[in-house]
Amino acid sequence: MKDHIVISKATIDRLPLYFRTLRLSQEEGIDIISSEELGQRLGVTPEQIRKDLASFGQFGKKGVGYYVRELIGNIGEILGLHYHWNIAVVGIGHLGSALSNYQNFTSLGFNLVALFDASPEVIGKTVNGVVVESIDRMTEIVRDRNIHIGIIAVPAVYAQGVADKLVSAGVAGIWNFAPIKITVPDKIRIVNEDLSVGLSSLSYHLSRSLHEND
Ligand SMILES: NC(=O)c1ccc[n+]([C@@H]2O[C@H](COP(=O)([O-])OP(=O)(O)OC[C@H]3O[C@@H](n4cnc5c(N)ncnc54)[C@H](O)[C@@H]3O)[C@@H](O)[C@H]2O)c1
Repeated sequence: MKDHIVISKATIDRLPLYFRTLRLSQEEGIDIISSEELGQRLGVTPEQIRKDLASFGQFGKKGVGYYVRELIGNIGEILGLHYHWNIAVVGIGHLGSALSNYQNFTSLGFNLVALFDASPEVIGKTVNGVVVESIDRMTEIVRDRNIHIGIIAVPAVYAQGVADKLVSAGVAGIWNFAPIKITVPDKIRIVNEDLSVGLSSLSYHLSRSLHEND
């Protein structure tokens, strides 16, 4: 990778889409794909794809295209998927159960190794082959199972407390689904997911087109 270049967030955000589309193409038996074909499948211009990939190195052959298997490996490596991160979900309610059952995480190379909850009604249940443990056992389990990433799916009022516990237990990254700003030390990577943003954005665009038709 060209490490002297600052890669934009937009480019990094497009890489998983390239990765997913390349994997689908591979499943369809496609060995070589051009940036035009890839762009058509994604709704992204071929120039954008070439520019994004060129930020990380020289991929593909001029006049031939990208070797699908090779590019999947390259993008997977750029995304760090070859590390096979161990993940834990905290809060096994509606969302936590759905996330824990999401097979795509496994196919991307993430290992779901622990589930935590505070409710006696949930502790002891098995979701996707993993037993739900008490949050009180988090410190020892995060250490013993070498957990790198904690996913927070608890009600907002408990989210900061859960984040503090995950950090002191030793995770390196947090994916937060609770609709609240969480504070973590600088060395911890945090990504906040707010599903209401997507829906509100859709509402904004729909209401604008309604006004235009008035
Ligand atoms: N359900 C959704 O579609 C959805 C979508 C986006 C975001 N969210 C957010 O995700 C979070 C969970 O939502 P939900 O609908 O799954 O709620 P839920 O009530 O179904 O589940 C919450 C779970 O967290 C557990 N819990 C509570 N405090 C805890 C603690 N301190 N430690 C460990 N576990 C604890 C509860 O026992 C319960 O099992 C909320 O912050 C919500 O706003 C939910």
